[in-house]
Amino acid sequence: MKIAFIGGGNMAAALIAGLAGKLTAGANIHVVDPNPASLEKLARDYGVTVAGAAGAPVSAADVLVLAVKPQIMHEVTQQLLPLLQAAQQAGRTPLVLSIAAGIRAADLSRWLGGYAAIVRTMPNTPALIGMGVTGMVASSGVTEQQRDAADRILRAVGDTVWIDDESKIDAVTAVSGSGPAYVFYFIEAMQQAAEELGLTAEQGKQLAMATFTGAAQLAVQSADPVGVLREKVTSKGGTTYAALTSMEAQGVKAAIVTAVKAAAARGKELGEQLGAA
Ligand SMILES: NC(=O)C1=CN([C@@H]2O[C@H](COP(=O)(O)OP(=O)(O)OC[C@H]3O[C@@H](n4cnc5c(N)ncnc54)[C@H](OP(=O)(O)O)[C@@H]3O)[C@@H](O)[C@H]2O)C=CC1
Ligand SMILES: O=C(O)[C@@H]1CCC=N1
Repeated sequence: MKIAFIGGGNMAAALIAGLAGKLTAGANIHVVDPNPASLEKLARDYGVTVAGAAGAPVSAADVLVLAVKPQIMHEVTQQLLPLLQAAQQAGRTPLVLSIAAGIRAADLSRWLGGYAAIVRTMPNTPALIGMGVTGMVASSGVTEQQRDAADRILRAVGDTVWIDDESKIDAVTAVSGSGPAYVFYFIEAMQQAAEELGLTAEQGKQLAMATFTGAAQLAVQSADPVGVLREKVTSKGGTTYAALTSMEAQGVKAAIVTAVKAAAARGKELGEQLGAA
């Protein structure tokens, strides 16, 4: 399978790390990005081919991954349009995978001259270590074979969750696309607290990291719902109770729910604003 990435930034690099040499040889992956330093690093680390602008290797690809910022997606599709037309004239309809937040498949299709084979996806950066999760939705012109190919690509870097209604991908974006940042934020807060309580930075890091990975794995492996696992840590009148009471009093859970909804609203807003182009 030949895969061309348009955009070789953070999320593309995380996907390439999971794909190159695993799902397909690095030499079958082509990356287009204007930054020579990023391209050099990707070529060195994963053996991918690279270019500063989209050209023949893009029209020869079976799959195009659109991995640029939503704000420049319209402009980038205009650069890709002749290359996709060339592929179609050669009798091929490459699968287009978009990973962009907000951008709706119908707008992408319109920008690409009515192009049909579009799967909209929302991956996340733990793909870098094969532990990503991707929400995906296929538009009606996607063949069963292309849907399988999309699933294989994203499953090479973690789990996939197919959704039937594209409007729900803003919720996926808010929960799991942006989600790693919330977890890192919480870890940062735990590390800060550890230091303020007199532990060294190294000790705080070790304790916070092990707690996160251990608790996450316990939540995955246990038959108990997370609420029950939480209760099992929380002795009445004890230390956890003191912390959770403080969090509830400060509205931490409500603030998190509101924040995640803000991310979903921003995804919707991006789609509406940028889709007007
Ligand atoms: N980061 C994340 O965790 C996630 C990101 N996404 C989505 O992935 C997409 C990329 O995000 P992210 O990787 O974070 O962003 P980055 O800015 O890290 O990567 C985008 C890359 O595209 C490059 N670029 C700009 N113009 C072009 C062009 N015409 N052709 C090819 N490449 C170009 C940029 O170069 P330059 O910097 O010079 O402009 C940059 O290197 C976004 O749409 C985002 O919504 C989805 C899920 C998670
Ligand atoms: O912050 C963003 O807009 C992108 C999409 C999900 C994660 N990063």
